[in-house]
Amino acid sequence: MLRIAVPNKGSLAGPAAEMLHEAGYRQRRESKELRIVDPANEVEFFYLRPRDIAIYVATGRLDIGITGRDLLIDSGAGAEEILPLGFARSTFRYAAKPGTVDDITDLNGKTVATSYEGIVAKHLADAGIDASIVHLDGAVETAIELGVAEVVADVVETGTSLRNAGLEVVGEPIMKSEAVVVRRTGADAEEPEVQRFLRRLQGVLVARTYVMMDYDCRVEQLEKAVALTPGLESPTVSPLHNEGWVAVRAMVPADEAQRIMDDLYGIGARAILTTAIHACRL
Ligand SMILES: Nc1ncnc2c1ncn2[C@@H]1O[C@H](COP(=O)(O)OP(=O)(O)OP(=O)(O)O)[C@@H](O)[C@H]1O
Ligand SMILES: O=P(O)(O)OC[C@H]1O[C@H](OP(=O)(O)OP(=O)(O)O)[C@H](O)[C@@H]1O
Ligand SMILES: [Mg+2]
Repeated sequence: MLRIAVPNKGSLAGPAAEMLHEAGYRQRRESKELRIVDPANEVEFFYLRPRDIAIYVATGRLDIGITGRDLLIDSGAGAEEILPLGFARSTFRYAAKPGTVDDITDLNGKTVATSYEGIVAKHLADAGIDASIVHLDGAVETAIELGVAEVVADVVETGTSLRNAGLEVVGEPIMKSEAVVVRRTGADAEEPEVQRFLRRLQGVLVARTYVMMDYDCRVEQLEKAVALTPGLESPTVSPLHNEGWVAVRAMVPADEAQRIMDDLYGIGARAILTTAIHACRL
């Protein structure tokens, strides 16, 4: 039975549970449940703090975990990313009061407040900067106002928290993060149970990002049409009862579907429709 660590709280918990549910796995009904078994799918889920997940997975006692790339790197645990999941996207950046820090080199001699000490210590060391770090649990943006630090290093998504604290970003992002599946470094990722779990999640990712497109077009236009909708392997082309026409079916990226429909219409395709994909195995 595959043992999987899932975030129990915070930004990752809701979307992770939703993705697992869409992949057909049983999820807990109540936020106090710490572990559940899904016997039909031969998996057991452990609900853990997102920050601890890479540490558990690194021990090998849990086979797989879902956490943030930033949390994985910050932990320094012996676990590696095996699949990015496309949610909880964020950047990790330095920020300070306007006019106090122009670029990274100005961090020399300053104090940086952060919840991600591992990432910041390494970044400063790699850049050859001598700064002190104050570890705070959260709401680090307030640390500057309260005189605990001159600079913060924190997760930035919309930038609203920084703006509300009267701060602006300094330098380029230290890293980009999103939710990821992690596995103990060096463990066999080819294991059939692990591969089946990854295929299910990939199926959800594809169902979220692609739609199925169907249309009819004249045989003379087929090559142009197929160039617009190449599909993943190659589109399905079937004859229509009306001679000289074919029906075409291909998966297209959901965010390009409307533009592709316009282009297909422009070359004479008709009866163009898209349908949602509910589940998929590539
Ligand atoms: N506003 C946000 N938008 C997108 N991702 C975020 C946001 N805040 C945190 N994350 C991501 O969530 C993960 C952190 O999860 P964690 O549960 O530790 O903190 P949190 O979501 O801030 O919750 P809390 O601080 O309330 O415990 C990281 O991968 C981080 O990049
Ligand atoms: O750029 P934004 O869209 O504002 O998002 C980023 C903020 O979201 C998270 O905070 P959270 O609400 O989890 O509080 P925390 O700082 O206590 O973790 C993160 O720590 C940032 O503060
Ligand atoms: Mg937070």
